[in-house]
Amino acid sequence: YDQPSTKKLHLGMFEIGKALGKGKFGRVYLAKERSSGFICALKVLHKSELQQGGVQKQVRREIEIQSNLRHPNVLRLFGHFHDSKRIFLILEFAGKGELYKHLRKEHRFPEWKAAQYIAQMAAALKYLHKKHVIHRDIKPENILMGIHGEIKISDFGWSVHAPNNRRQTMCGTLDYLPPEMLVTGTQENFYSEKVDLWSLGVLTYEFLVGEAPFEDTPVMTQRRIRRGEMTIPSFISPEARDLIKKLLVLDPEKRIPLEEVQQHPWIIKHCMKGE
Ligand SMILES: Cn1ncc2ncnc(NCCc3cnc(NC(=O)Nc4cccc(C(F)(F)F)c4)s3)c21
Repeated sequence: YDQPSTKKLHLGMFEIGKALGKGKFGRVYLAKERSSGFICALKVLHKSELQQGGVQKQVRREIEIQSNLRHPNVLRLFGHFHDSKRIFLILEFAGKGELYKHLRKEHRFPEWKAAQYIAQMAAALKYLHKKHVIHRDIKPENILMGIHGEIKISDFGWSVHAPNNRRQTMCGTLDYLPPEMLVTGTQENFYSEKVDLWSLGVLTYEFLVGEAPFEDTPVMTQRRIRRGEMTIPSFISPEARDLIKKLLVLDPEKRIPLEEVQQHPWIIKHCMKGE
């Protein structure tokens, strides 16, 4: 597939199909680029809402960061354009939609499936971190699935270049926040790519258990995250338990690196090539 011609992108170039979902800041539609027949997903963002949310610069950063990313487990952002009221993101279409819907339907994933997803996430995060990009918002809602069941990290609206001590008011669930990002007094806390390792641990737990490890009321969730207070159910295999405990470590420097995640016995056991 070659890039759409460099001539000016505009809405008329696309035939708009069904709505694929709606986020906090706009809807996403299936779309076909008329001249090439290329199928994509078109996310429509209303400038007024972005202004109200004070997030315009984040969208610009997302476009800048994601346009340079090429990895099978990272959703492509092919381009963008805008009219007087809206910004349009031209995204790769993920044929099997949102991973969290599959997770909710199945309640939890069998260990072989969870391990394959975590292996793909580790490969994607390794790629991002090599480019000094921290995603910062790894959670089931931000993971999509391609037609072959491969997973794709998406929505880089909260991603930044490392290292970064910018504190953003995070909206949405606290479940995935690492302790170092929770407001801890006044000292300026720098955080690094290691925040994505914590979230990978939370994701592994949620894939296997069907709920997040620190899920509770907002106040209690923050307290349990800060103290690393979680229990791993007995039906979780010792290998999976070992990986979760090596990722959900309060001290960011002590979380196991992505290379070790990829070589972990739980991953190796379920992801032998050709299995
Ligand atoms: C549901 N679905 N099913 C199939 C499918 N295929 C592709 N895409 C889908 N959905 C869209 C997934 C997204 C990818 N990138 C996004 N980016 C974003 O939404 N950015 C963004 C917006 C507003 C505000 C901010 C900010 F600044 F506040 F952070 C950032 S959303 C699909």
